[in-house]
Amino acid sequence: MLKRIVLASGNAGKLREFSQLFNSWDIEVLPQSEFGVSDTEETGLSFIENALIKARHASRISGLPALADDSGLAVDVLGGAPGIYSARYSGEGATDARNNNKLLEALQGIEEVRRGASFHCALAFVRSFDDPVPLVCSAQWRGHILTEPAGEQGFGYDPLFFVDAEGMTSAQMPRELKNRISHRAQGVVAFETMWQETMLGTDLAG
Ligand SMILES: O=P(O)(O)OP(=O)(O)OP(=O)(O)OC[C@H]1O[C@@H](n2cnc3c(O)ncnc32)[C@H](O)[C@@H]1O
Ligand SMILES: [Mg+2]
Repeated sequence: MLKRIVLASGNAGKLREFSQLFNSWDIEVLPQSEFGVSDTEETGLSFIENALIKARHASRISGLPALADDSGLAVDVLGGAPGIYSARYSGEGATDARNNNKLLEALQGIEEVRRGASFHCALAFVRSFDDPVPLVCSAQWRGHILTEPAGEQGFGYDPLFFVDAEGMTSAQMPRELKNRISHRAQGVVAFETMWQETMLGTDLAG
């Protein structure tokens, strides 16, 4: 039996990263667009709640198990903003460029030591839309926000997110490096551990 799960995301940057993150997995992970799943309203108040909403929605429409990622950037001095609103920070018709500009404006005049921030990633997996025991995990990645963008890789806030341990922004990292250390990479490692502990021997995991 072919083991397939739906990846409940419409974000091209995330989908690209997941295709690399899951490429050694023996389960086929297919984007929700292949099943006609469109975005749903993210009405939760936490990354975890939104990840669950997206996973349940994709599973309901596709009839398959689904995995969702809800992620975002939390800036210390902004009280954790934009947080769960990262994708819509600059309002209606938000783009990565407008979100980044709004963030730079919000941090204008703030010195480097006070520009600490974390990327958060919550992953939620459901076997069916009404799964009462979803697999849920989350991870964080620490950095600080630059005063101007640097780097062309990645997506979203990557050009402003400077990782001190690497001496570069996540948009300056080769794809393979970001995919080894990012919030999403750490989340996937945690998820795979949970998967092995709970799913092995079930129909889905073989
Ligand atoms: O909900 P889906 O369909 O997955 O796509 P989305 O872009 O709306 O995704 P989120 O709701 O999880 O919002 C996450 C936002 O946080 C930012 N973000 C998350 N992970 C990031 C990363 O690895 N690098 C840069 N920005 C990231 C980026 O702006 C995303 O749009
Ligand atoms: Mg979203």
